[in-house]
Amino acid sequence: MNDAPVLLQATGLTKDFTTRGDGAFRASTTRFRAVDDVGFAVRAGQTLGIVGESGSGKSTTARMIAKLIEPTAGTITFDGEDVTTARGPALAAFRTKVQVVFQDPFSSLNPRHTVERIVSAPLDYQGITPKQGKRALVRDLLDRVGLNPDHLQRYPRQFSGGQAQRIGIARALAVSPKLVICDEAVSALDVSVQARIIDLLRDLQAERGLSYLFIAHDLAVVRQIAHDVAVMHRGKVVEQGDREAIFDHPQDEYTKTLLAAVPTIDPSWEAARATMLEQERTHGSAAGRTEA
Ligand SMILES: Nc1ncnc2c1ncn2[C@@H]1O[C@H](COP(=O)(O)OP(=O)(O)OP(=O)(O)O)[C@@H](O)[C@H]1O
Repeated sequence: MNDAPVLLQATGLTKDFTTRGDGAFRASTTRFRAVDDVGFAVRAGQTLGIVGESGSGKSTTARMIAKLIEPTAGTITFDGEDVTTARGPALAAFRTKVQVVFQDPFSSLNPRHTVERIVSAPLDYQGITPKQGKRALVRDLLDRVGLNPDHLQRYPRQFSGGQAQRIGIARALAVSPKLVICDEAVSALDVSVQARIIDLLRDLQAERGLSYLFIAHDLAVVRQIAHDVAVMHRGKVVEQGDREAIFDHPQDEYTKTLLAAVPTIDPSWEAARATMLEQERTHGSAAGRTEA
């Protein structure tokens, strides 16, 4: 049984969007429920995976949890406090505890800013001066995510996709958050790069006690990182439970259909991947520096 304390609780989360018609129908509006009465818990130091096909409401849920958009209804409790309508100082405090890593690093990292400016932006935004100084912290973070700390004056386009996503992770870590929302954070990357980034996220979780809300349409990816899984379909959570329950004993027909579409992982491939990652670790060649 999972008895880790709950860090974030979402209850009855609902989001309606209003869209305006085109041409002769410009005056008419349509209300559309993208997320419908969704509830889940993210536990301290653990990962909740949210899976579902495109359009199921995953990103809208993530954006509500990150407080980038307001829910139409429902509550979000973080660390025992209701943050649903947090504003001003309460919202600023929330933003130091919850950070987001987005899908496409090249559109979420400002191309005109150096890596140093990008990674330290959350500190500047919050007016936080780290004990060791900003530059030293940025260097430490770059090193920790597998990038060369001497590259802090480079620009995002000088990095590969996997490396750029590492910059996004370093930025998320700058304010020492408790929860990182990964919204399709590895979906745009090649499978081998994905595996390394997931490995990094898992190591960071073990070191820092981080919690993740990990959004992905790819169940094979979620299986590698999630402790608990919520399956979304047409705006609703149709099934949730711990990883084994969802993957080994799915109850819902939609979950079964999703699982049936996942290619089976070849155990020899898994073993080869584990050996490759172990060799990189022992020979000290930070994965990020070898990514194409
Ligand atoms: N700002 C918006 N205005 C109107 N409709 C929206 C808006 N944002 C999302 N939607 C709609 O809400 C539904 C859920 O979208 P959402 O992006 O949350 O799904 P998703 O599961 O994350 O899928 P994807 O991975 O394709 O983004 C979709 O039908 C989408 O078109």
